[in-house]
Amino acid sequence: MASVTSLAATVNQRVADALSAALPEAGAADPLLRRSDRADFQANGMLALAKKLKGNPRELAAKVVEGIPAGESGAVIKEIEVSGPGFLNITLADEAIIKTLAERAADARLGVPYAEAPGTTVIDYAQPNVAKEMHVGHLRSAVIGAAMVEILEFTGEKVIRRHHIGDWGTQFGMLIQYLIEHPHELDHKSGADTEVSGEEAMSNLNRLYKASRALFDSDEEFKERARRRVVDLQAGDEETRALWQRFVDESKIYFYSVFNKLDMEIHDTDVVGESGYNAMLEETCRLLEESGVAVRSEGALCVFFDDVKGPDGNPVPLIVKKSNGGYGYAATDLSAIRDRVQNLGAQTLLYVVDARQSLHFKMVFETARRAGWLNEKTQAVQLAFGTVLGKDGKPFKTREGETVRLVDLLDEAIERATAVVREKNNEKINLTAQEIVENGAQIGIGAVKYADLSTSAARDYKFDLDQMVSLNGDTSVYLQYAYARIQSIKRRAGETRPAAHPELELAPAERALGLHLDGFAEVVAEAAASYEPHRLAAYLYQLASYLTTFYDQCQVVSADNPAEVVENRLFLCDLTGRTLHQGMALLGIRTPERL
Ligand SMILES: NC(=[NH2+])NCCC[C@H](N)C(=O)O
Repeated sequence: MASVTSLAATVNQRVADALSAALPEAGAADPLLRRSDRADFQANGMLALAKKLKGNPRELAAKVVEGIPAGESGAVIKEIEVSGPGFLNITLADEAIIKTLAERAADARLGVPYAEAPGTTVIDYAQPNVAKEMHVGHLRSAVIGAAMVEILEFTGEKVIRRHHIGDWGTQFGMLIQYLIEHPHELDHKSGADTEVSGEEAMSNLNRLYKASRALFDSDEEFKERARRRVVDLQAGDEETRALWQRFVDESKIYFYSVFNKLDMEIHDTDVVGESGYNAMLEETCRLLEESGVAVRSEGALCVFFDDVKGPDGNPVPLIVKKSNGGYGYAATDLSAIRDRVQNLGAQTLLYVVDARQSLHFKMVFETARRAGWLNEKTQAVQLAFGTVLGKDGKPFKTREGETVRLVDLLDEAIERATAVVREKNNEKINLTAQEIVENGAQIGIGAVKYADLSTSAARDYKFDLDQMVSLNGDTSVYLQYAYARIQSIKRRAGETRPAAHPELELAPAERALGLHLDGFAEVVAEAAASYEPHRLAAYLYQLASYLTTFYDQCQVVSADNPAEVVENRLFLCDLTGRTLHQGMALLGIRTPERL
């Protein structure tokens, strides 16, 4: 169906038209329409405009008012008046609110339009490192990236996912060599016929990593054998490659088990790690050198930037090829850009990566621009996220000072959420033991995701499980309970179905809820354009808050209400529920039907 024009857009257009009629020299001036608590909307644009054109703002505002039909039957605007130094206070007709919402409700997409000119975006997110434990930084990348995938796809963008896992580098020499010398270290205790748990895979890898590192640091001869193993790996020696593959496969078992716990779908074909660009590295460097973008400096191939200098004032280059001939992280990322733009056809490259890598990406993007791999038609953006802090505000560590294992955190979140669900369960809700477990997982994982997505990604955030699973405040649990409550009301309504009744007069809490519901499409578009899922989270939290006020002030299912009022209120509840469900789905969070 055709997209629904929001009330805000309609009103904005009316005021803009009246404004340019009243003051032709204003051109296409922005009326600066905002939601307001004095009326439904306030337009502040007349003030700045009158000031600029040396006119009287109240007079200009009065002229605009004259040009807007209000109060007639069928008009969207019921009342418009000049206030203060020259604002316009605008009140909408109840009828218009419900009619617009009914149009939204009739659409499976809730009236959210597709973007006018969708393109192709490659999102680089959820990129842990082989043979290493996943940490909270990897969690952030996965959670924020997955939300951006959903949000962008919902707007019609073609999204290609890339999990740029760390599966290459000199550390594999040591790991592989160790495995050759201790061939059973990766064997599964559980036997070949049972499936290996992510836990077991990781603990094997961990043990092997530590042991090989210790040997590498203490035994010169092993160190030398490990070095030679790196050469074999790079030369494509078959046995060495096969062992490398074992590390990758083993790690994937672990990664996928974590993503699975996170209720996240990761496709193996989207996992294109650093090794996936090996075949391009030489050409990437050659092209950079031939075009003069990169130059030789002390044996290394480097790119220099005027504005990137170290503490000593000397320039810090991006090293694309080391003096020993090895390629690093940068050469891989530059090759990945070429692949993503030239082979995958991306216009946008989005990197969901820790802010601590911002300098790297700044230099990589600039290098790609100089080389012509990025141009006016393509853009590269780092969605840089901050550090996860402990409750004490310090980088997240256990009491013993070790990095916190991601899996332990997730398990604890699920455990706590399950306790909340169990505690709230009663004869009326009557959840089965199975449902308690399912809901506990959906709430626990939702809590972790929401805590991350509800703050601006750029900021550091405190990982505080007590706060995350709290029933009050800006938490996913609060939103999930709001959703479940709607479902319970709908069940209680029995035969009575939701139905829009534009002829009814609305209570203030109904208007506030209705107007907020009407803003869903706009917030989705904003979150997509700015790569800021937290805008959507904030919108959903407000929606749940409006719903709470609405419940407090308006009985839904009640014998005292005329049938139309019950139906209309059920209609508002239903649309709120669908909006919550859709919005939470975009954030990767489930909404259980019964809680
Ligand atoms: N294209 C990229 N460099 N993506 C980010 C990769 C993140 C890296 N594996 C890490 O753990 O820090």
